[in-house]
Amino acid sequence: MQLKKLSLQHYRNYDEVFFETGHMVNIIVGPNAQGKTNLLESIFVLALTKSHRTHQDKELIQWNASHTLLHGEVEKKYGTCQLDLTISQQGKKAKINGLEQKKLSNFVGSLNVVMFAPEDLEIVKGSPSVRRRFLDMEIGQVHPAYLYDLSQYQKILTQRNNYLKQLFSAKDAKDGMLEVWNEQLANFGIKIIKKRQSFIKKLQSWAEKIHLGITGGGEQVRIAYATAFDSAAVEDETVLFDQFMIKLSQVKEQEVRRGVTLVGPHRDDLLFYINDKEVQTFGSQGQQRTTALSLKLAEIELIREEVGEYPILLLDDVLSELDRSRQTQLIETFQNKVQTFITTTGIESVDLAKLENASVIHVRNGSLT
Ligand SMILES: Nc1ncnc2c1ncn2[C@@H]1O[C@H](COP(=O)(O)OP(=O)(O)OP(=O)(O)O)[C@@H](O)[C@H]1O
Repeated sequence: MQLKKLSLQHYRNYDEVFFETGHMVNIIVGPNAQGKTNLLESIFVLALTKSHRTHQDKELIQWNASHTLLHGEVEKKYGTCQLDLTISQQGKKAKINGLEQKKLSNFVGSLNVVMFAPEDLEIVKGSPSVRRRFLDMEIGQVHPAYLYDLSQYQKILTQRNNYLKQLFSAKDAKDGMLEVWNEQLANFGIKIIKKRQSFIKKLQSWAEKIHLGITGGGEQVRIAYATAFDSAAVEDETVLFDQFMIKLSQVKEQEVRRGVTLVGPHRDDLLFYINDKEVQTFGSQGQQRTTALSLKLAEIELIREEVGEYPILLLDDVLSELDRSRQTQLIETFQNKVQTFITTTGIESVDLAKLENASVIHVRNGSLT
């Protein structure tokens, strides 16, 4: 797929901007703090309705404005679609071809993107919550129903945690409702675990091939889902449900004491290994960075497999971290099949002679030339 047009109104430091984005390689150049990342972020937000760098939607609205409006024209295999997303203090509204979507999860997936930014190193090095967020966002853009299950799970989790706190504060309260919350939690929890598990399996098979290529066959990467449930249980929904219920009953007293739910996908993690050594603990900075890159490149192939066409690749300030030959290799790998947007402070670092169908966009203080 290709983003053909993009317009923004009151988005971060962009007052009003429109540009045609029909080239396969789009290089966004400008000094620091001019709006390069903001531009890439807006494409990401148009795809996922969420930013990759903040949980606070209101940060996306230009200071002193009441709302921001994003519009994109996306060319896909089977036609063109118009996407509109409005973000205001009251919430978000999304339209596909002018039709308002009741659920945002129906809108997500109309445009598929893969972003690779310096902070992606955190997927390997950071806390489990960063990895869960990565998993949830990536699965959500190819399986929108997953986002619905996830939001239901989170609602139940909050209500169950409140109930646990009530049980603790009213010492002789009856815990009759706990069984009901447990069942509901397990019902949605197993859907999430199963989806994550199958996504990781597919991601693993692509990442392994790509990583072997990047490292000249020297390093084998493995991705594993870390969950409290054993792998046999994850294969079978009934066994998984039973295990979920048993584990909840085992930790009941601890949960009441602490007022939090201790079992479920909200506590799971993603682990990375290179040649069977855990990357987070034993990997060098370079190995951690290459693992993050392989993961992102694997995602591109996985989206193509699931959706039937390549997503758009957003490379934020990553060229400076690669030497010239790796940069060119990276861009050349995708230049004729994946539409790519790249930010850089210096165009001289990119070997333009090697690029076909490329356009250069200059950004200065929220204006494009
Ligand atoms: N909500 C907002 N309203 C107005 N301006 C904003 C808003 N949020 C961020 N900005 C401005 O956007 C600018 C930063 O833009 P951006 O992060 O895209 O920089 P950049 O060009 O990618 O720079 P670098 O090369 O340093 O990463 C800053 O000047 C910041 O003040």
